[in-house]
Amino acid sequence: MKCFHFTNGERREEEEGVGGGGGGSGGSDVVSRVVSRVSWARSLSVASSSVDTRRSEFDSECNSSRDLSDSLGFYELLSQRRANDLRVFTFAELKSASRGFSRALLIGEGGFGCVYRGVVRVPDDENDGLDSKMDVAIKQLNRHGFQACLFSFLFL
Ligand SMILES: Nc1ncnc2c1ncn2[C@@H]1O[C@H](COP(=O)(O)OP(=O)(O)OP(=O)(O)O)[C@@H](O)[C@H]1O
Repeated sequence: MKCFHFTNGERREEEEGVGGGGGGSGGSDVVSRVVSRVSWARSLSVASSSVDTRRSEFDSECNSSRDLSDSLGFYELLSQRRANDLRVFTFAELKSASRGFSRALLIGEGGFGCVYRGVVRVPDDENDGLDSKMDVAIKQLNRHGFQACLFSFLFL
């Protein structure tokens, strides 16, 4: 199970000042900015149509994962996302990115759900922060079909 896909070797830099950079930060004293678009894509993104009601389900599924050995809960990750420059996608965004979880974009299936090819827009540091498109893998968790994870960039 790869609810969260973290990899080694991310390049980050710390910068002082009021947050206003990519990833939706704002008002923080210290922000961590991901300087590599690839690194950005490797960061965690999670979406749920109903965070509150699904939290316990999500926590129990993800905390059982060996990949998540530090046992961070869903809200803990969300609260840290600014410091890590993580981006949270809405369920609607991931649904749209995969064209409604189209069967035509299905690229695999695991025990926790199907994986779809998708395209998201990401801030591109090499293009003055303007958005560019990135191919990603999106998993729709199969408990009730109302959760989805964008858990890594696409390997094809
Ligand atoms: N980043 C990716 N790029 C391309 N294909 C992917 C990617 N991630 C997953 N897939 C495809 O989706 C399939 C299922 O991946 P997944 O990570 O869900 O497998 P799993 O770890 O066995 O699942 P689970 O943990 O739910 O049992 C993979 O075998 C692969 O074909």
